[in-house]
Order: sequence, then structure tokens, then C-alpha cells
Amino acid sequence: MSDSIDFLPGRLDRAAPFYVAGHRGLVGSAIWRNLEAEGFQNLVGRSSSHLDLKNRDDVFAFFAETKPRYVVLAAAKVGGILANNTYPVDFLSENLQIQVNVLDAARKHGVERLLFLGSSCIYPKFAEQPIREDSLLTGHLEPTNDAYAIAKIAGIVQIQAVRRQYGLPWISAMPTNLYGPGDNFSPTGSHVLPALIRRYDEAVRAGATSVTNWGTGSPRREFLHVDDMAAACLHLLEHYDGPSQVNVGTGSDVSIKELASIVADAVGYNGDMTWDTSKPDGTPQKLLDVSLLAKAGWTASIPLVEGVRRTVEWYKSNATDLRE
Ligand SMILES: NC(=O)C1=CN([C@@H]2O[C@H](COP(=O)(O)OP(=O)(O)OC[C@H]3O[C@@H](n4cnc5c(N)ncnc54)[C@H](OP(=O)(O)O)[C@@H]3O)[C@@H](O)[C@H]2O)C=CC1
Ligand SMILES: C[C@H]1O[C@H](OP(=O)(O)OP(=O)(O)OC[C@H]2O[C@@H](n3cnc4c(=O)[nH]c(N)nc43)[C@H](O)[C@@H]2O)[C@@H](O)[C@@H](O)C1=O
Repeated sequence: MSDSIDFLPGRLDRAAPFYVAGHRGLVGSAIWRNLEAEGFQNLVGRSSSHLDLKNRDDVFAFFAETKPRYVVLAAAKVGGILANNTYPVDFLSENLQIQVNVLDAARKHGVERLLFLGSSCIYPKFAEQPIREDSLLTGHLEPTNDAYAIAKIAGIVQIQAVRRQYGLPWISAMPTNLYGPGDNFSPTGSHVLPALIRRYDEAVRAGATSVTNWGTGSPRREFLHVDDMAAACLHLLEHYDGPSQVNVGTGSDVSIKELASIVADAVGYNGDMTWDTSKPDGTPQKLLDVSLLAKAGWTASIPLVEGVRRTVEWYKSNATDLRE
């Protein structure tokens, strides 16, 4: 693996067709907003009900019809620790199908720049912290999300293989845990941050004096606001071209207990907090080393407390119209 920045690709053409796969999801919708704000005039998106990316023939027909010049692959089966642990076959199989179809069709139709999104869970469960890109495949994965992680690792390898075999300047980014407007707030399927917002908001509304969160509260996680993530994606497409996946995070982490207090303050919950230790903790710490990203010229700008405040505000305005 090389951490050198081999080639600076430069500004993308704002008039070229740009396909955002998964444009209605947490990350895809933020990328779409950012690209619009940055002047892209020819954005292409399809919901899963219009184009199921698991259907290979439909994916190839879509690329033949729309001929995107740039692609961000932000479509995936995504969920929190419990969903990953309960439905590993779905997380492995659906993600492999989506990735292979989109990457094969993009290659056949000569997509110039493509960004594949993985996740920080690709790294070994006990990787040295902060986790460097070259920790990949140096140890055992966290069992609650190994199936999902293997699919994401296959995606990284497919990007590297396309670079090697076809010489295309495609890249991969590995985001840390993300949050923000448009997140999945399902009590059982979501990630921790939206789950806590919903739980604490419901507690305030119900006048409850105690809430129970999952696990021990001691695991440490790093949280990046999705608007920062979207900005990082465009930055990487315009400034980075190397075979190594690039970690995308803030460079600092908090314990789940600390996060719960931040969310409680933002929502206005003053009661007790207990912990259901029958639920899994997952990996003890996930903090990314973001020096390669910094070398490429990008750092996060939205502090966690501010990001949580904005997300709570968004949640309160949209709580009646959320996806499950
Ligand atoms: N959320 C997080 O904390 C993190 C996310 N990531 C990565 O970021 C990417 C985006 O995640 P996120 O935005 O959170 O996920 P979401 O669940 O919010 O969005 C996923 C999107 O994928 C689309 N999709 C899923 N299956 C299909 C399918 N078969 N055909 C077409 N579209 C499909 C959905 O489309 P539709 O809405 O139309 O059904 C949805 O818009 C993923 O690769 C994920 O691994 C990485 C690290 C952390
Ligand atoms: C992004 C990442 O997301 C997942 O991994 P994870 O980092 O473990 O994510 P999580 O947000 O679900 O949990 C973080 C921590 O928080 C604790 N926790 C407390 N209370 C709740 C709670 O109510 N819900 C959830 N989900 N977790 C809770 C929970 O017990 C754990 O200790 C993988 O899918 C993985 O594949 C992946 O890529």
C-alpha cells in the first residue's frame, strides 16, 4: 500500500453527468446537496424502487442510458450493530451484489472518476488506535459486523483491481460512524446516535425519568457529521488518486456514555440512564488515523456538540415523517 498522492486529478466538470447511487440515503442525500451547492448541473439519482442495484441487467441498462462520467457509490444495505448481527447474510449478499453490478457497469461504460464508500468496520477488531489504512487485513474482524465488513473489503479490492487492470483513477473512502439529517432513526435498525436522539426525545415527551441504552456504554466511537462527509467525498474526487482506501473521520472519539450525555443535553433530557448489557458492545474502540486525508488537504469542521444540536433540530422538525 502506498500513502503517497500519486496524481492530483483536478476540478470535476460541473456540466458532466454525475450519478449518486443511494441519493436518498443519509450519505447520498448529503452528497447530492453538496454537489448542487458546488454547481453540478447534471446530477442523476434513482431510488431503489426505480432501479434495484441488485438487478445486474437493469444496472447495465441504466448506465447505457444515462452515461455518467462520475459516480459515487453510496447505495448499500446499512444498519447498526444489532441489524448487522441479526441479518449477516443480507449485509453480505446485498452489498456484494450492489457493488459488483455498479462497479462492473461503470467500468464497461468508461466512468472516469468513481468513489466507493466502505466503512471503518473493515479494520481488525483490535487494530492499533488510531487505525491506519495499512491495518487492513492484519487481524480478525469484529464478529457483529464481519459479513458487512467482508463485502466492503471486496469493494476496496475491486477498486484496486480496476486501477491495476484498466488504469482507471477510481478511489475508495472509509468513513467513520456518520450522523446527521436524513438518518435512519429506527429503534432496532439504526446506529447509536440517531437511536439515542429518538429514545431521549421520546423520554422527554413521555416525562420518563429513566432510559436504557445498549451495551456497557464504555466502547469508544468517532462521529462525523454527514455534511462534512459529503464535502470530503468531493474533495477526494478532486484531489486524491491512490490505490489505498482513505480514512474519513474527525481524529477524535468519545465513549458511548459521553455521547449519551451530549445527546441528553441537546434534547433536554435530565433523567437517569441505565445500560442493557445483554446487547452487544461491538468493537471496543474505532478511531481512524486521518493523516492521509489531511495530507490530501481536508479536515472535518463540524464539532460533535454542534452537529448533534443541528441533528436534534432536524429530527424535531421531521419526526412525524421518518423512515423505519
Ligand atoms: N451511516 C453510517 O454511519 C456509515 C455509512 N457508511 C457507508 O456510507 C454509505 C451510505 O450509507 P447511509 O447513507 O448511511 O445508508 P442509508 O441506509 O441511509 O442509505 C442507503 C441508500 O442505499 C440505497 N439502496 C440500498 N439498497 C439498494 C438497492 N438494492 N438498489 C438501489 N439502491 C439501494 C437506498 O435507496 P432507497 O432510499 O431509494 O431505498 C438508500 O438511499 C454506505 O456504503 C455505508 O456503508 C460508512 C460508514 C458509516
Ligand atoms: C458504522 C458502523 O455501525 C455498526 O457498528 P457500531 O460502530 O458498533 O455501531 P452502532 O452505532 O450500532 O453502535 C455503537 C455502540 O453504541 C452502543 N449503543 C448504545 N445504545 C444503542 C442503541 O440504542 N442503538 C445502537 N445501534 N447502538 C447503541 C452499541 O452497543 C455499540 O457499543 C456496524 O453496523 C458497522 O458495520 C458499521 O459500519
